[in-house]
Amino acid sequence: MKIAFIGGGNMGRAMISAIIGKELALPDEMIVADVREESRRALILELGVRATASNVEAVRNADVIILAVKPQNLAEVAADLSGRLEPRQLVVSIIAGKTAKTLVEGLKHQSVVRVMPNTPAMVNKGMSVWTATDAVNDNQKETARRILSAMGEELFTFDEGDLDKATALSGSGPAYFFLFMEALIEAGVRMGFTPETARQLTLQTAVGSAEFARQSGKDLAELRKMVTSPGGTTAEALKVFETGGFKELVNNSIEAALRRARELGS
Ligand SMILES: NC(=O)C1=CN([C@@H]2O[C@H](COP(=O)(O)OP(=O)(O)OC[C@H]3O[C@@H](n4cnc5c(N)ncnc54)[C@H](O)[C@@H]3O)[C@@H](O)[C@H]2O)C=CC1
Ligand SMILES: O=C(O)[C@@H]1CCC=N1
Repeated sequence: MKIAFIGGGNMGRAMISAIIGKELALPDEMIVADVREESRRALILELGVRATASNVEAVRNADVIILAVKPQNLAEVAADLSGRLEPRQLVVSIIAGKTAKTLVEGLKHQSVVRVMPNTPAMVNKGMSVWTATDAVNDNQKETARRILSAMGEELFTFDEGDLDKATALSGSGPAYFFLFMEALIEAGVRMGFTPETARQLTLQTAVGSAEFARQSGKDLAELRKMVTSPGGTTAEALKVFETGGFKELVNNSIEAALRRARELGS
């Protein structure tokens, strides 16, 4: 399978690493177009893929073309590629907010898969939510599924509205968990732990809690109650979260992300 990437930044690299790791394509079957020379050099040296400054050159002979530029760069990419793609080629866009309709019209190309992945794809623990235009055939859907599975879990939806919602929840989500973990580490350091110890305690607790929730399949509230002894330490902490309006704060944050995802698309 020949894969072209337009944009070789954080997410582009995560996808390339996953594809190489799962041997879906050899490094020299992948070509990345990136405007930054430094970025191209790193891609060649670190991942062994080919790199070019030309978007047009990158898509030549590609079976799959992955768009991994920022939303504000889509217009220039579309200007380069519009009308130049062959009907058999599959375009996969991970660009936040940009709708399948915008992509089809901008590229003058019918077969488009729109995906919202996330950065844990770097370690094969990603979550990707995706949809496809009617022109995408079953083989192409299978190809998309294989690429996304290489990065972690994938979930197909017929409702494109889910993509903006997924952007707010799982696409941006790693940043929310990182922020929470940063706060826990800072609190740990304030109590007197070294930063290393505070980090170890925090990360293992995060990984352990997620894995426990997944493996037990239990309701999260039930798992929370298992930790919360009446009159104990957890109850004291949770009271402070509640008084501070924690759930409402989280909900407002997600709503802000959703609004922004929709704005990016308009
Ligand atoms: N970072 C994240 O957590 C996630 C990002 N996304 C989406 O993925 C896309 C890429 O995000 P990142 O990788 O974080 O951004 P990034 O800034 O790390 O990478 C974008 C790359 O595109 C290159 N580029 C800019 N203009 C170009 C052009 N005209 N032609 C070719 N290359 C060009 C840049 O030099 C850069 O290397 C965005 O649209 C974002 O919405 C989606 C899910 C998660
Ligand atoms: O912040 C952003 O716009 C992108 C989309 C999801 C994660 N990063």
